[in-house]
Amino acid sequence: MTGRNSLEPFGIRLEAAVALHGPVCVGIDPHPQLLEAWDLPVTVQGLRLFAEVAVEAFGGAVALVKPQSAFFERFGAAGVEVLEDVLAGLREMETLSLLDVKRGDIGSTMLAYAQAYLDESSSLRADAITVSPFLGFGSLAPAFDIARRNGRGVFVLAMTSNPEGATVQHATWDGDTVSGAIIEAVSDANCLTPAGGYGDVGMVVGATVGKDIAELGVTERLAQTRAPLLAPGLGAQGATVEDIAGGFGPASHLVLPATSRAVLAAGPDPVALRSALREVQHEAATLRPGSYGGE
Ligand SMILES: O=c1ccn([C@@H]2O[C@H](COP(=O)(O)O)[C@@H](O)[C@H]2O)c(=O)[nH]1
Repeated sequence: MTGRNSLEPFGIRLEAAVALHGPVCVGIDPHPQLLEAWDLPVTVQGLRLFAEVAVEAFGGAVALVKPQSAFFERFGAAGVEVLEDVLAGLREMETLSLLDVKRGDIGSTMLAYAQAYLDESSSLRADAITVSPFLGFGSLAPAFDIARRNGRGVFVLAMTSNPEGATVQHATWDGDTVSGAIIEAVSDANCLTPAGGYGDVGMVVGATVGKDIAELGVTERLAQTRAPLLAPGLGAQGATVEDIAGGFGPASHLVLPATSRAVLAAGPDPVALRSALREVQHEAATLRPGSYGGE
């Protein structure tokens, strides 16, 4: 069972889900081109059908599903309603959700975002969200508080998968890089996590940035954070499981390789979608030997 047991910490729930399904996180990114490829109209009706098939295919089959909020928001309130249904569907199927919404603001506003996505009373609640530390790591405190109180998680952007990210993230300040400082702060946030387990505060470190991890000299620091490392960029952005193993080295066991378009392209047949997912899960099982309990 990977479902929600009242206030069980997110890191523990994630650990159980990864032990059962392996470390892969699959995205639900309803790009207009994918809707068309699935023979669906680029309308909110098309979005709903796409989302329903994705939830049916991925629910109960993977450790973590990551809906990309932007592709729902672009349809306005009706799209957000579909997103709420996706999150509810995943809850029903006892599959952890990570809403990729990349929020970050001054503390008092961050509190409202945290209430929107991490509070048990919200219809938009997910098991975890992505957040941006650009307004200062301390401004994220309300999200950490609400996440912990509700058994939920937060993934902080640290080294993003896009090439432009380096211009900000590799900058140096006070003797450290911005990425290095974020890794340090996340490490501190997870300091009470028992050895071997995931903390409730994760990081986003792209599957594409293996070379940068070595160049910035943060491999060991990453390995010691206890942070689950969401690694988008597998598949459509060109990264492979071998790149992850080579680039993350001793931190590979913390990596949750994330892929969206490469798997979604197998739709609209849910059986084909699930088997595309299985293929990635088999490959990625090498990152966490013995973790994958698939067929
Ligand atoms: O550094 C980052 C952070 C987030 N993403 C998101 O992940 C998916 C990737 O989709 P693919 O189709 O597998 O390329 C998408 O939702 C991004 O917004 C990322 O790519 N990199």
